[in-house]
Amino acid sequence: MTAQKLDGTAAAAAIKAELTERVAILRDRDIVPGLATVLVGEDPGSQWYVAGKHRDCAEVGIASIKRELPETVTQEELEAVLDELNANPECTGYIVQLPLPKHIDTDRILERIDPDKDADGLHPTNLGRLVLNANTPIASPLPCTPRGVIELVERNGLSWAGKNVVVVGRGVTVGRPIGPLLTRREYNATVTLTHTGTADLGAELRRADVIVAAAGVEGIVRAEDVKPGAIVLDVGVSREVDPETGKSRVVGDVDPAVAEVAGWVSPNPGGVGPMTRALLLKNVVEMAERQAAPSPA
Ligand SMILES: Nc1nc(=O)c2c([nH]1)NC[C@@H]1CN(c3ccc(C(=O)N[C@@H](CCC(=O)O)C(=O)O)cc3)C=[N+]21
Repeated sequence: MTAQKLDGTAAAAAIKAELTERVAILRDRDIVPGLATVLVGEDPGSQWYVAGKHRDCAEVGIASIKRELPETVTQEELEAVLDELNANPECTGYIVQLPLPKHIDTDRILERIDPDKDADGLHPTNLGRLVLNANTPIASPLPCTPRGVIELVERNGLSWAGKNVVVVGRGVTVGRPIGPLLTRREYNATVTLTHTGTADLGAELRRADVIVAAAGVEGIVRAEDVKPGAIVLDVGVSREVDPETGKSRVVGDVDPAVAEVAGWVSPNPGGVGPMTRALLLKNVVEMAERQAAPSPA
């Protein structure tokens, strides 16, 4: 048996087509959504991701704004850039590319972002609203990767309702926020959050209807630990240098042999990555729509 593919590139293209129409409607009203990116330092991976976000923006008609700062930027200088973007009406949403250099206090930076412009949905206020269920229907940005995982499954005709979901990894961008989202009534999943302290990861995985692998540990989900027919989402983005070609490539959290057991697998690359990018655009369009028509108090 070979698993069916959860094609993130195709689902992201469908989302982008929908967003292109919504951006056109906004532009007809002279409202131009604008995404800014703040990039610190010269890490080639980060530069590549940020460039991709600007390409995506161009595709759907979102304006893009770039702020590039040297590795040596101080906390105060970086905060001044955020203050400028918070006040800049052309910027409807922005992201600070992570990770930041060690001398920068990342938590303080993330708190400095105007929650209404937080395109990543990672501001404490927005994570708090997520837990409080204060944003259904969506009235504040939600984290992009959890949203991307959810849409990738739904756009393949699958439902979350009643599923036993096992999440691997307790990171702030995926593992931690996806539980509060998936347990909302609109999805109705039952979620187990596992991590490096979990006593028997294999036992947890073997009873999962859906596995969300977001640990950043190559091959942590093995074929023998996957229930036949399960849905497996590979969120991991470790990088590895291929010893033969010398080129760097993405290696996921899911062992390729899982495709022989699972019912559905998201490829990596081509699965959750493109969805994260598409949902970032969706956050920006939604923020621009809200900023254009503030909800009644
Ligand atoms: N503030 C912030 N927000 C982020 O969302 C954020 C971040 N910082 N720092 C780094 C991680 C990583 N991330 C990815 C997004 C898309 C792909 C993606 O589209 N990957 C493609 C290509 C992979 C490749 O070949 O390199 C794919 O999966 O098909 C990957 C990784 C967003 N991140």
